[in-house]
Amino acid sequence: MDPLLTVSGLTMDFGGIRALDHLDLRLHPGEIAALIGPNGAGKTTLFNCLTGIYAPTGGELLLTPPGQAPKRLNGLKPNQITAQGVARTFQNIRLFPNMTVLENVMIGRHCRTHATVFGAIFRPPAVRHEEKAIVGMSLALLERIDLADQADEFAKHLPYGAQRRLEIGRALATEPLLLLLDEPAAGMNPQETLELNELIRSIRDDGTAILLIEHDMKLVMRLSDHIFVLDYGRKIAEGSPEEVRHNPAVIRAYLGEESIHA
Ligand SMILES: Nc1ncnc2c1ncn2[C@@H]1O[C@H](COP(=O)(O)OP(=O)(O)OP(=O)(O)O)[C@@H](O)[C@H]1O
Repeated sequence: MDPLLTVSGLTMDFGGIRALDHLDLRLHPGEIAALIGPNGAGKTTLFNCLTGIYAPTGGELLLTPPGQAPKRLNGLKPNQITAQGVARTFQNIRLFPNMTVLENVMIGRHCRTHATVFGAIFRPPAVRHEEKAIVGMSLALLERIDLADQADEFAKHLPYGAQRRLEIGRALATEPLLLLLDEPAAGMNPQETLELNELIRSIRDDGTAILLIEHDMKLVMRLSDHIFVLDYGRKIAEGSPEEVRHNPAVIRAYLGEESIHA
């Protein structure tokens, strides 16, 4: 099967700092992959390049939806990349705090709608029909992330773990082929982390590939099919959790003796 995501020779310079250095990686449909590495290794920079926030200094980013020709993501704006099927969450939660839980998910849906300013003002039947469908679909998503009972709450009133789930819900509303999760378990308690584990698996089972940045090694080892290890913007190792766990370069750069036996 063709890779869904192909990153080739990706390089990102910030002045004199090379945050990504000729990085190559491939992610297949239906895969859960993790990006690990010490602080400053370039993980978030990769997400920012993949989502059009940074224009890479060099290299190529290709998305190949199953059965379709590869599409180049370089040079696309963030909203165009979302429309191609790549969605993300952020290390620091970025919800609309003064909008309801339901509205936050509905906004994610916006990139798949056909609404125009004319439609928003005059609301012809086709627009009303589309709005109804968006509400229905968004409520179904809230069921899935276990937030249906809080649909009318302001996002800012949700507990931290629930806000993280809502961010995932908003990303799912864009119907992504590839979901990028930046430290989804940060700040979660053990029970919330377990539920997150189940949620991520269920998203994958529905056909969305997942690439996550995560420092919780237990979660990474339990969840990932494949792990990429970055250090100083370079990929120093990749493989199954078992392979990575025993890789001497990884242990030296990142994991430390204790984590190997986690
Ligand atoms: N906008 C920017 N301007 C200048 N330097 C940047 C910028 N973004 C990232 N960097 C630098 O690029 C390098 C990689 O940073 P990045 O945030 O991608 O690392 P990371 O692996 O995500 O780290 P962490 O685990 O701490 O989030 C760092 O040296 C960082 O200081």
